[in-house]
Amino acid sequence: MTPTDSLETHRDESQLSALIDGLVARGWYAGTGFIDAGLCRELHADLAGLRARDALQEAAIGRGDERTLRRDIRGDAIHWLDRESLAQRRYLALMAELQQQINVALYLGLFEFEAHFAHYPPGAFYRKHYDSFRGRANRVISTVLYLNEAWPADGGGEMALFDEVETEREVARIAPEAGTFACFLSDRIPHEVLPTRQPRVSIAGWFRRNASLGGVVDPAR
Ligand SMILES: O=C(O)CCC(=O)C(=O)O
Ligand SMILES: [Fe+2]
Repeated sequence: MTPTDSLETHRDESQLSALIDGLVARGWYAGTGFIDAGLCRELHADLAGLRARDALQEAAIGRGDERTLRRDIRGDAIHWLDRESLAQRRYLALMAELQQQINVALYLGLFEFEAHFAHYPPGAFYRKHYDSFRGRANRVISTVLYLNEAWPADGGGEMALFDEVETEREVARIAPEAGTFACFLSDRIPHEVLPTRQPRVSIAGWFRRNASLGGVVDPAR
């Protein structure tokens, strides 16, 4: 039986406490080797298959009636994870486990996880933004798993994270190397994808809480 035949997951306890501590102390965490290399390769192959079948769509910004394509803000193409492959199911099982662990540690009441593959062609970027807005914070924690093996030092495409209070101060610059996993508070941490020089692939995901405002339940996505 190969490791991928099982949905079983084993995570290092010290990585989990580093993640929880990072979220509490500064609102973000980034670590390498959080997701095993074999699963990263399978997810990468899955995304390559989706691209070959033309199953990615240009990413929009805003939601509902306000959705628009803005290449000057965001240049990736995406495909929402839909459990169609074993690799996707394994990744979603890991995130479900992480959701449970974060809820136990931080009482955040996270109740679901949504995620999409993202492909940034050379030259693409995603301007500085928040993933949700205070008071409308149905996205509570943002996650990114990178899938690019042997990312070169001059490849660009890093994710820059900014301080929660001094929002112009960059606090981390994370290379999109396969196996690197980052997470941060969606309504607190401004972040940006710097222009990439190489095709750049990742899975962006969000742990959500059901936020209702004026009786209107916030829809997913
Ligand atoms: O890919 C990344 O590094 C971050 C992507 C991002 O900020 C987003 O999709 O909202
Ligand atoms: Fe984002």
